[in-house]
Amino acid sequence: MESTLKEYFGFSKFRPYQKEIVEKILDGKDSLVVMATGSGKSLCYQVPPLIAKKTTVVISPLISLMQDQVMALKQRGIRAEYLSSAQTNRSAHGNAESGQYDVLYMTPEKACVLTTSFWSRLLISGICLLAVDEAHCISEWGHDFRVEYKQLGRLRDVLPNVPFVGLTATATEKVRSDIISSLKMKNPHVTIGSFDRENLFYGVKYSDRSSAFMDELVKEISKYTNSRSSTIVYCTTVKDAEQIFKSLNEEGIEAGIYHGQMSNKAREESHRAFIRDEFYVMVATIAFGMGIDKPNIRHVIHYGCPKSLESYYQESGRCGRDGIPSTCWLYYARSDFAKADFYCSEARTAEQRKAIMESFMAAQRYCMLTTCRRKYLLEYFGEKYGSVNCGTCDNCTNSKNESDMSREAFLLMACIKSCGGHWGLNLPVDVLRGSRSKKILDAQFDKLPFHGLGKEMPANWWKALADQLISRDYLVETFRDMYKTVRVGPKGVDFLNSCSPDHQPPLYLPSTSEMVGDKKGTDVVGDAGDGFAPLKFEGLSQAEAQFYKMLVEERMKIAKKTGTAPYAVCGDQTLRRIALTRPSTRARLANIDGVNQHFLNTHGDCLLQSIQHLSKEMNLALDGEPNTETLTPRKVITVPNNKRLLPAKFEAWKMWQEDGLTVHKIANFPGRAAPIKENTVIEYILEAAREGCAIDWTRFCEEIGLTQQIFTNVQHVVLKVGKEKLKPIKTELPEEVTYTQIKVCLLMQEMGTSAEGISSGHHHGCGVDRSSNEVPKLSEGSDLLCHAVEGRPNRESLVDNVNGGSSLGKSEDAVSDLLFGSENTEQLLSGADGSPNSRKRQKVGQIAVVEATESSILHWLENFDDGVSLSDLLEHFSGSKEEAIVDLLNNLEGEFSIFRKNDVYKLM
Ligand SMILES: Nc1ncnc2c1ncn2[C@@H]1O[C@H](COP(=O)(O)OP(=O)(O)OP(=O)(O)O)[C@@H](O)[C@H]1O
Repeated sequence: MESTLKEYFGFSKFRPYQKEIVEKILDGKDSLVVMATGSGKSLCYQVPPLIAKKTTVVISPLISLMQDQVMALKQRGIRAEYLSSAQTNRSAHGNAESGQYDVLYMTPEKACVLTTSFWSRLLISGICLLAVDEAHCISEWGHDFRVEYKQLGRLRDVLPNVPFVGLTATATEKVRSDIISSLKMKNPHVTIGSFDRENLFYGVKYSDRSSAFMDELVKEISKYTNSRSSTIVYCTTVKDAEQIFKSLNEEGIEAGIYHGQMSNKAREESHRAFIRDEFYVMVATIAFGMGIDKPNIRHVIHYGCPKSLESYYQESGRCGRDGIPSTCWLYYARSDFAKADFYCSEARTAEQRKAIMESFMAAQRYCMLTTCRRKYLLEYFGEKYGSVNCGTCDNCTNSKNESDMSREAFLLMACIKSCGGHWGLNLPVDVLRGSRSKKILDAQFDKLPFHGLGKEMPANWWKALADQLISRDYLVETFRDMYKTVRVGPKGVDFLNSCSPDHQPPLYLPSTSEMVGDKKGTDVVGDAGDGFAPLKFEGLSQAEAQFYKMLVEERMKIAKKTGTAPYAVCGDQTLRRIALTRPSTRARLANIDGVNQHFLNTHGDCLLQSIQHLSKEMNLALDGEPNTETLTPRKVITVPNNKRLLPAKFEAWKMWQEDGLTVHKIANFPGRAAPIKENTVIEYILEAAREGCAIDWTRFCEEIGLTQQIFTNVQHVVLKVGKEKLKPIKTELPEEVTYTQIKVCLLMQEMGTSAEGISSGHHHGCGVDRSSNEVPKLSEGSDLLCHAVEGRPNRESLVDNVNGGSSLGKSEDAVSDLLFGSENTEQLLSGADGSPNSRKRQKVGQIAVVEATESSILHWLENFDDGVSLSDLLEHFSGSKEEAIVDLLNNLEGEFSIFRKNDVYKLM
């Protein structure tokens, strides 16, 4: 089995459950396979025919999907074909019944109309399996019910003794038993894998659907397309799809569009071009749902709340099927929630309507969630998720911004209670906002003491608060037919009982993006996983990343020549392995996971030549030995129970601490749109340390040239001049001691980190030339210390390479001044972002000269709703050079803190 796997698929190991399922099939047992998207279900029915030397018939719902799978299998040397009205190969039917295909695809419609004689002949030629892919379509309880799937049970009678396997990525218990009974399975072997897609990052943002939002969305997508990351934007309506498509086109971004109102031909062409990387973004309605088999989709964006959590899981599951970290963002508007009627119109019975409504509500709750999204998704599908923090969704990685909302919660709940608790949310919110509508006047709700008390907040703000209270069981939502009513639940009653009009016990709740956006009156547009883009190149040096890009080009050439999709030639993960190892011989190439026999025979020599040529050109050695760690796809990120770090900061920390990259490498990482300053990277890492992320201090100190000697010296100086300001400390120390080193010392001291593991200073640092590891005791001092304390550094006594191998020292002072100035160190240590005091002013004559820092710029921009031009910025921050300001602006833009439109900078 393993050699078949390697020969045809190039993989050296089966993934969990695969081997066992294949064995059961070969034993002739019926099977039900419920495993996550991208977990490798297809392989379970593709391997048996290669071993049994008989045909597997695969029932698949869409022609496009079958065509793609056949294309990919052919690239692996597997004899595959499909039967459908779209088949142009006239001999396909005859070849199929005479058993000339290993894998034969067909739609359920086709399977039901094929004659008994076709099946009888195939039985004689040899059929080892009938596989029903996307088997949830069999069940009326499934979210994609297809009547034709229901007929498949009839094939049992014509194919006695042939094992059946049903495969799906989503199936509740009810759907599972429906599949088993509809396919008349006998005592099937059932496999239920985890639904967790570890390599996917989940995030949600509120969208106000404004043109500014659209601009930002387009900008975000253009970043993805620039890095050639395939992206799908799912829209809930054709109109939205067309609008986004138009906006992308206006910005010169080549995109495809796919929806039900297009002709079949136009859809096929769009699909074909997307999977062939002729463009990198596809704007689609859910008509593009199951029919896409491209494994290297890096981003799935949902523009609008999906109709069910099941379909969200399916559609977002198209992302990162090759195991490489990828992102799934959902942008919802409150108006999306009003589509219940529309979705329910598909229902034929009251029960179906209830089921549709429930799964739509689950999707809505997903949008409003302030806790771990992965946990919610998994538990919805009945899987227990042990942790409360996955570290790979926006709620687990972003700062929560919790605040005491006891007064607002009191007003809302008391108002709902006073209105009788049998209305939806609109009415009590209107009462709070002081509406004098007929309904309110008729019911005399304008006489309630709460009438008008909440008018300073927009209606959506109150609704978002209500959602929070519902998710925490203070309020209870009930359905009657299609109408939702909201009442105060027992927990809410307890809360109200503990309140008086003047006093409410604290109730801390996080502000959702919708609440923040409404409060500020600004658009809140998603920081769409910016920090994750570089992960594609994780573990690759700059040169290797470049090499990888060149291999992508080579693959494209091969794909074009062969008339196939690049991913079918070979996967991104395999290319990455080739970029890391640069094999020089066929044997070495064959050893790489993902390289199969057919690929080796057809493209091996040509690729080896390219590898040799490119390696020479880039001065990279052939036959490298990567460590296994860099070859294994990983989770998106792992977060130490941390909720407050911004993604960019967390990412910097992760690259340094977990991936072992140097500050210099992180600052100049090839996946980044533009390099960032090394000092910014250091700042990020230190902030992560403050937030509780582990830091290898020994390595960190080594990198910034901080020796035990300097550490001790700083301690001494702090005793003398205090630690309130950095400048006096710096003045007391030799010139070569940098602000960064001082800052790190202070932070380590503050955190109670010992200096024991730090280098004693033979190679780095500015201590006297101590040859032992001895750490000077406080009372002992040193030459340097004496000079330092007296403010007379003896520069001759310093070792030459003060900054060691680090390039940090080069423009340290200029940058340090910018970063630290004469700020109060307490502020620095507590991360002074955004605080008004972090703006530095120097008095020059009578004029206050303001220097630019990231926080001072952000703070200043807060005053201008309409934004500020670059010349205004230059004038205001006259204490800084133009390049420095532009640099800071670029950084802030890169972090999505600000954005620029028509040369005006605005706060995000
Ligand atoms: N044993 C394996 N080793 C390495 N990669 C594998 C293995 N099995 C499958 N894969 C790869 O995993 C990716 C997803 O596999 P596959 O298409 O079979 O998933 P799936 O479970 O059928 O997903 P979906 O529900 O989306 O159809 C493919 O790129 C495939 O080549």
